[in-house]
Amino acid sequence: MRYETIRQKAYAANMQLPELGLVLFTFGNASEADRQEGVFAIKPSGVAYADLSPEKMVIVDFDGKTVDGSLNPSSDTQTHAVLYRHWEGIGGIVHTHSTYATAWAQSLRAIPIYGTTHADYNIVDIPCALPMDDAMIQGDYEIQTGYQVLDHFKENGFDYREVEMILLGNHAPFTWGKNAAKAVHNSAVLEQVAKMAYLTEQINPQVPLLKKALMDKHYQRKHGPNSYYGQ
Ligand SMILES: O=C(CO)[C@@H](O)[C@@H](O)COP(=O)(O)O
Repeated sequence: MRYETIRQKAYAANMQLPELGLVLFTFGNASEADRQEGVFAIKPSGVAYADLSPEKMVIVDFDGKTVDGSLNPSSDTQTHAVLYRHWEGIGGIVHTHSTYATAWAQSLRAIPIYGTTHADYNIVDIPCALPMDDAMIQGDYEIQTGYQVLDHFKENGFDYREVEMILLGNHAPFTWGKNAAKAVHNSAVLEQVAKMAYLTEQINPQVPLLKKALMDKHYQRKHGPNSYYGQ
């Protein structure tokens, strides 16, 4: 079948979300893109994970229009479409409401770097975009959410190929990567780093940040000297 491969990959990624404890009930969603076809496969809206199958994944084009599938696509589909349209290097996106990452998003705080676990993935505080202003809220919420992500990265000079995650203030996290499996991995790492940072601040509210030299060493060891932030 024409879209079988991305349906299989999107299904596998969605099923990992409850397995990793990143979602409850129908929260969250994952998608896998096929850039040759200009489409992505995404979880159907409101369907319990236990009832999902590859065939139920909905095929949507990068303008957010359903091109194949009988079910309604996820309520966050337009956010996925905005990111696929503007960031040609991504092939998978995940949105969760995982507990600790969402708590940081609701607190409107970026996650500081307190340790090497965080530094292995990002040598920046994990970004948190401020809540939407009233004008954005009046618009199409999911489309505006996509532009909230793009605007935050542009304003802060982040490269989406290096920082593959964001917290949306008052909302929850989005992650991405070269495919949905990588985006799921990033969501699991984000939740673990968010939990560690919260507990670290509980144990020692005055704890200092990880030294920059150690951040760079860990990041370059994992990503190589030619990484975007390693230059
Ligand atoms: O919680 C939210 C709203 O952001 C969604 O992630 C969650 O309800 C999942 O909705 P869908 O079932 O994907 O339509």
